Amino acid sequence: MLKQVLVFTDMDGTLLDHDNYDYSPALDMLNTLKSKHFPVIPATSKTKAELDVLMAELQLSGPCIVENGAAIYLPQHLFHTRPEGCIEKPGYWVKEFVRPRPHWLDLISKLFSEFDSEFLQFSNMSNQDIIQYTGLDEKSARLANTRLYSEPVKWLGTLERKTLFIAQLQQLGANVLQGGRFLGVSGQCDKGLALIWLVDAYQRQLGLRATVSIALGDSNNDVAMLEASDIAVRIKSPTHNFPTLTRTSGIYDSSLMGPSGWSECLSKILIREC
Ligand SMILES: O=C(O)[C@@H](COP(=O)(O)O)O[C@H]1O[C@H](CO)[C@@H](O)[C@H](O)[C@H]1O
Repeated sequence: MLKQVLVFTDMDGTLLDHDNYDYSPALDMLNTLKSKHFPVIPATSKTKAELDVLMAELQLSGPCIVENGAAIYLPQHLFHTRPEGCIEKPGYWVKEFVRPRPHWLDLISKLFSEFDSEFLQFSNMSNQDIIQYTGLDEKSARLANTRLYSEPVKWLGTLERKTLFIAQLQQLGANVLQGGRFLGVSGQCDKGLALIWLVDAYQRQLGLRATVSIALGDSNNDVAMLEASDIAVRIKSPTHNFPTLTRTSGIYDSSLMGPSGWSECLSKILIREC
């Protein structure tokens, strides 16, 4: 039986270049995947508003996983009936895994006095600050701050203090995930849980019993997704080592960075495994 391939991809540092967010080296492979009807599903710490722009540019019209797995958006043109546990938003079924952003802001505020001046967070940063720390353009930076479920934190202190900060947030009930630039503070969600939920939704609703999931990522916030997928692709980063995995098989490591490594590994996988 032919298997339906589902490609789950991180954005920054993976499909997009870490520094300038360029995706042009991936365009040929995106077209190849489209011609094979293999959905490319962004799984990112970005917001839905950021993805709306990027997915339109990339001509992707399927589901997406936003804010580090905090929510999944399933287009109603693809999933005709409401999947269990989803709410409805215009044009989408939405599976939410965590409480809204204000809850996590409130929780972070409990650590202000102890960690004063050791971190910055999006909700207290000007758009100019976000541009400075991300290199995003003015509009993209604004869209990055339209968060519904999570808060990015820029850590400024020592590694030791960062470990303590994360431990205290965890004690308060948060989950903290390290992205390429920021710590993502939210609830008990990650890109791996979201991948598992979405593969199940594909199998139930679209009758795709035999699926092969490929996950591509470069950072620690991608680990859960790289562990949960059938095939894991680690993309080389200019700023950090490959994320550490416990799985020992079905792993591809790119030799090129960002979108070039993305295309490099998917070419090999399409030849060998699909
Ligand atoms: O934490 C980070 O470094 C990145 C990680 O994004 P990915 O999960 O790698 O797509 O996400 C944050 O910064 C981006 C800009 O560099 C913003 O676009 C995202 O909204 C923000 O969560």
